[in-house]
Amino acid sequence: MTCTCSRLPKEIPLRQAHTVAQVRAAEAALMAALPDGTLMQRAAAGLAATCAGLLPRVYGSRVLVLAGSGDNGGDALFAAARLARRGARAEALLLDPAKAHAEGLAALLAAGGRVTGDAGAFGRADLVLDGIVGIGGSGPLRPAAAPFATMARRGPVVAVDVPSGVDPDTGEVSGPALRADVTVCFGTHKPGLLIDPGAEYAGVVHLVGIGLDLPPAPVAALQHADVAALLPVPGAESDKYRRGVVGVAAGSARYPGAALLAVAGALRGGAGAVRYTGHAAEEVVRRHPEALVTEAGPARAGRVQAWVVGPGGGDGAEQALREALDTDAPVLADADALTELGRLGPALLAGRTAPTLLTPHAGEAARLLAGIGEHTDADTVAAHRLRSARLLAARYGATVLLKGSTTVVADPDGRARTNPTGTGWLGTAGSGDVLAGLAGSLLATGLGPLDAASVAAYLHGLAGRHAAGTGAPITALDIAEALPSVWRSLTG
Ligand SMILES: NC(=O)C1=CN([C@@H]2O[C@H](COP(=O)(O)OP(=O)(O)OC[C@H]3O[C@@H](n4cnc5c(N)ncnc54)[C@H](O)[C@@H]3O)[C@@H](O)[C@H]2O)[C@@H](O)CC1
Ligand SMILES: Nc1ncnc2c1ncn2[C@@H]1O[C@H](COP(=O)(O)OP(=O)(O)O)[C@@H](O)[C@H]1O
Ligand SMILES: [K+]
Repeated sequence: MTCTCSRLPKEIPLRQAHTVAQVRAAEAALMAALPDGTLMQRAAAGLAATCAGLLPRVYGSRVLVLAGSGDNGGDALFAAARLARRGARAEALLLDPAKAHAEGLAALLAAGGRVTGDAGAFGRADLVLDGIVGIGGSGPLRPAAAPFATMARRGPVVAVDVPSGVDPDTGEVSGPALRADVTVCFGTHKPGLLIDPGAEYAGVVHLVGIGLDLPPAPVAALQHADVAALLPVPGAESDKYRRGVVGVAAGSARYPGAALLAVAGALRGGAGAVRYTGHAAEEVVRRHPEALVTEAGPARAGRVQAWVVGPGGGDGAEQALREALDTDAPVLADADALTELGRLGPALLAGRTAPTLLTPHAGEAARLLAGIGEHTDADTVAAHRLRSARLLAARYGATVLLKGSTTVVADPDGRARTNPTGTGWLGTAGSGDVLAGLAGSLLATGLGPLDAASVAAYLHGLAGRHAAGTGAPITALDIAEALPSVWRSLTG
């Protein structure tokens, strides 16, 4: 029996991210119950402590605050005041002097800090605090701050709550933005800190609790312990059928390699057996003697607990997809099966009772979007990852794993996960085929599609890192072969 719910234990802390609207609501509720300024002091104290840890010594260090006109600037000014009281030479560059945060500025001046109008202070500072804009920001840096985006720096830039110029809710960057070495965020992560391109601008993210009472997070990133808790482990009564059988309909005369790679991933994803159907049966069994092979197609291949359809599928992809979708098993559609689905549109999935998981890269996602009348291209999808994945999930009624620099998984119920383990070394031919087999195998063990997809992305990313070691090109098969040691690192 396949469970579509999440098996994630409630007590395990995911890395959670909340929207600006949720943070604002939680802040308002808490502020109403606390003396004025308490939250800002909590934020400033955490921020100052992180900055102090980044400086070889606080006394005598040059700290520059880039202060915008809102409370984000206030946090930065109060933090700089704390550092000034410990002997730092703190200066503030006010981007809109008439609207600078009055109490924060007064605190800085009282602590011995000063105001500067010299933009050259940026390049001389041992540490820069980016308090230009936080969750109140929209769009790229305005002209007064834009030059700092490309200016040479000497010390680390610490973003206050969010790197300025990054959209907090989506991670989208539509113009100049200030790249941070460290981001100190307050109360919760913001989705934009977990999703590229925003994640790349955020650097190392450090969370400072300020006591917010928040609703369930719409976006989360699984951590090591979360994944360990989700991994299917065979019990004493398990046998290969009870562990789940995953069917792989992949490969064609033209692309037999994709079949081998999808099966390689599927064999290491927790299912007890892999049933392969397609034109590469001979090659598959030669390379993977443990696979059960047939050329019959999903309709007549025998019972499985999940189907993987599409890698290297060639001309047979549409037929295989239709047959798999006609079963009552969960179906993962990848590669050529996605091209067919984009051509035929979401109607093809209507009436399914079991979950469907789609695993497009940005180009395939653009084709799926065309299937719902949204004409776009791969670059646009990559720049709007969360929005694209969510739109596809909602319109196809399927879980969508959008691959790329930050892999995003979106569920049709609105929840989303981002994967923290990715590495550019994964961008190697056939890597996606391994991922498809792996995710399908996890589906066959009974994980719901959101968990199966996010655990697969996590394992796949770690396997890529493991295979690449200190840094070396890897093959897709290397990724598959690193999976057992990655499992051991999680279960040990
Ligand atoms: N309200 C509170 O008690 C707390 C607020 N906190 C801080 O307050 C921040 C939010 O403060 P605000 O709501 O005042 O908003 P912000 O300080 O984020 O920004 C608001 C101001 O920036 C301007 N702005 C918007 N987009 C811009 C852009 N692209 N370039 C330049 N300027 C731009 C707006 O015109 C507005 O005046 C959080 O990110 C956090 O740092 C924290 O101190 C926690 C407690
Ligand atoms: N820059 C990157 N950072 C992290 N992961 C990446 C990056 N580029 C590619 N990947 C990952 O590599 C895999 C490539 O899959 P895919 O695009 O389907 O390639 P193929 O069709 O050759 O198998 C995906 O899991 C994707 O998320
Ligand atoms: K900021």
